[in-house]
Amino acid sequence: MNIFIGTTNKAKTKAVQTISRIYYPDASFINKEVESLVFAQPMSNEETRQGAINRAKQLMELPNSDDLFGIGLEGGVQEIEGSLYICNWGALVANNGEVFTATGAGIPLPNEIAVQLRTGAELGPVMDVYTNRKGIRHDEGAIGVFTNGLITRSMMFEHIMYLLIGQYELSKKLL
Ligand SMILES: O=P(O)(O)OP(=O)(O)OP(=O)(O)OC[C@H]1O[C@@H](n2cnc3c(O)ncnc32)[C@H](O)[C@@H]1O
Ligand SMILES: [Mg+2]
Repeated sequence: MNIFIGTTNKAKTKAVQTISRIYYPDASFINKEVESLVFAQPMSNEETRQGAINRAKQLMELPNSDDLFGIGLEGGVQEIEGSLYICNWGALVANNGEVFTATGAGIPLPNEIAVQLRTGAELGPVMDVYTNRKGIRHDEGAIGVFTNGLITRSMMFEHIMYLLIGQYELSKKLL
């Protein structure tokens, strides 16, 4: 049973593996870099959701009977009343082509980060400069930095994984 993961990002991969293993202990994981087909820094809920779906669909273009599903996870931001909120989406594409989607936690970014994103910067590199560290996006992420480490990027995507697998398992029961 193969589970495809549409990224090599460590925080996302950890989330997919941790939650999938609870329900599918025999699963094998295959990471594949796929294009989100949206801008590198999605600037709306809709665009972020579409990026997640695009990634998952490409993973399942030629499924075989041993494939369980493909997972696309995408991070972005959305503007709400003058603040830029982190937004996160996940998509699960099942072997039969059915698509399940879910959204995750969101918090506002400080204005000094938001102004940089509005002029075209990507959150990943901006966070590295802000924290004077490298690869925050593979680790606790912006959400970890701005929640004092309480919710890491991987925990946030774990929640999305529960929402995706829950909907997928329910759909199998209803068949
Ligand atoms: O390799 P992929 O899967 O693309 O992983 P990524 O870290 O680039 O993640 P996304 O493309 O989904 O995220 C879009 C942009 O936002 C950045 N980003 C998103 N969430 C972040 C977070 O919590 N902390 C730091 N950067 C984040 C990310 O680096 C990208 O510039
Ligand atoms: Mg990216």
